[in-house]
Amino acid sequence: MDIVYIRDLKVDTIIGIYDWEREVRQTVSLDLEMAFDIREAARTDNIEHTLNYKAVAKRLIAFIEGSEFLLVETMAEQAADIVRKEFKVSWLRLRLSKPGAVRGARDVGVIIERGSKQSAEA
Ligand SMILES: Nc1nc2c(c(=O)[nH]1)N=C([C@H](O)[C@@H](O)CO)CN2
Repeated sequence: MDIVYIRDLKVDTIIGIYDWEREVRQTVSLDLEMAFDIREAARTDNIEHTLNYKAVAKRLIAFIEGSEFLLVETMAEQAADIVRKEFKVSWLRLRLSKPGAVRGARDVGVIIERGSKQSAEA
C-alpha cells in the first residue's frame, strides 16, 4: 500500500473547553497519511493521476480555520470524514495535536485511523 502524506500542517482556530479558549485562536497541527496507489501517477508523471496533497491541505485549512470545536476528537473525526468523502480516500491515519496545551508536554491530541486498507491494496 502506498501513502500520500502531509506532516505538521499548522492551522489557527478556536478550539478548547475553557472560557479563554473560546476567545483566543490557538494553533493545531495535523499529520495525515492517506492510502493511495501512486503507480499510475509515477508511470504517467501526471498530477491528474494522483491524490493532490496541496488540494487536501487547502481544504483542511479552510475547514479548520472556520471551525469552533470544543474537542480535538470532533475536529479530527470531521476532518477525516471530509478527506475520505471528498478525495475518495479509502483509508487514512490522522494525528491532530495541540502544541503546548498541557504544561510539561510538547503536544497533546488524538490519532485516528478510519477506513479499510484492503481497497487500497495493490
Ligand atoms: N481528550 C481530550 N482531552 C482534553 C481536550 C480535548 O479536546 N480532548 N481538551 C482540553 C482542553 O481544551 C485543553 O486542550 C486545554 O489545555 C483538555 N482535555
